[in-house]
Amino acid sequence: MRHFSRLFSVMAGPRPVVCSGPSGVGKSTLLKKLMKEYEGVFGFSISHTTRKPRPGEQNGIDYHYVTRDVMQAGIDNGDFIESAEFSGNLYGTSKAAVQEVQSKNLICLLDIDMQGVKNIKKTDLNPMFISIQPPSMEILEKRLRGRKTESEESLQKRLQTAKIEMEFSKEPGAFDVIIINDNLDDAYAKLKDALKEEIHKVKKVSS
Ligand SMILES: Nc1nc2c(ncn2[C@@H]2O[C@H](COP(=O)(O)OP(=O)(O)O)[C@@H](O)[C@H]2O)c(=O)[nH]1
Ligand SMILES: Nc1ncnc2c1ncn2[C@@H]1O[C@H](COP(=O)(O)OP(=O)(O)O)[C@@H](O)[C@H]1O
Repeated sequence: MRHFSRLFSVMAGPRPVVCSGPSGVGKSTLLKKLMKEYEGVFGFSISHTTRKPRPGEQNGIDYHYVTRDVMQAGIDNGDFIESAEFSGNLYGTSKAAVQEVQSKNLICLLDIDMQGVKNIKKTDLNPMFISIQPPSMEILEKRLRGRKTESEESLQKRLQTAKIEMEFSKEPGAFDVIIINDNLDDAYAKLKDALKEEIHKVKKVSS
């Protein structure tokens, strides 16, 4: 059975890519850059969340914004590949979100936390795991404050969780690639380099 499901995940399209790292490190910035440069190559797995949209975020584009009741019902119904509580809110990857991207033969990009990384490892998705790390805690805090999206309480919670996420990234085998996002252009170049073979495969099929 396991062989069949593995075969299915291969047939379902190119290998997905998981991007993880502390809040404020620059995951969204890097992934948005990638999707803009490589339109028709990558597709974003749109997660569900119970957190409120930030100014500029759009329902069905950045996240599916739902109530806790709706989300819990979906989880209980088996609609999610993984879900986790992060900083007082629920987040999760629905099966439909990944299927939507894979049905178009795009490389599925997932932006998920450390718990999501651990849980995805137990599934047949078999993605590449990329960790984005800040040059220091001080710089991370500066970026989070500069983004102006968090209350002081939410900011402190995220910084606490960041320490745990940064320790996890050092565990051997936790990630395939670790990128330090110091200078944005350098980090973006490293991200593209890590994905170059997968990008090449998708471009070859679609051209
Ligand atoms: N496990 C899991 N984590 C998610 C999912 N979607 C987003 N996250 C993570 O939840 C955390 C908070 O995300 P968000 O509220 O958008 O804040 P930000 O990371 O500071 O931009 C980040 O670590 C995300 O990677 C998901 O579907 N599953
Ligand atoms: N290399 C970088 N240098 C300076 N600022 C950055 C860099 N990368 C991202 N940022 C800024 O840091 C903040 C957090 O980035 P964001 O992409 O929202 O992080 P995440 O998605 O990991 O929470 C944003 O204001 C973004 O513009």
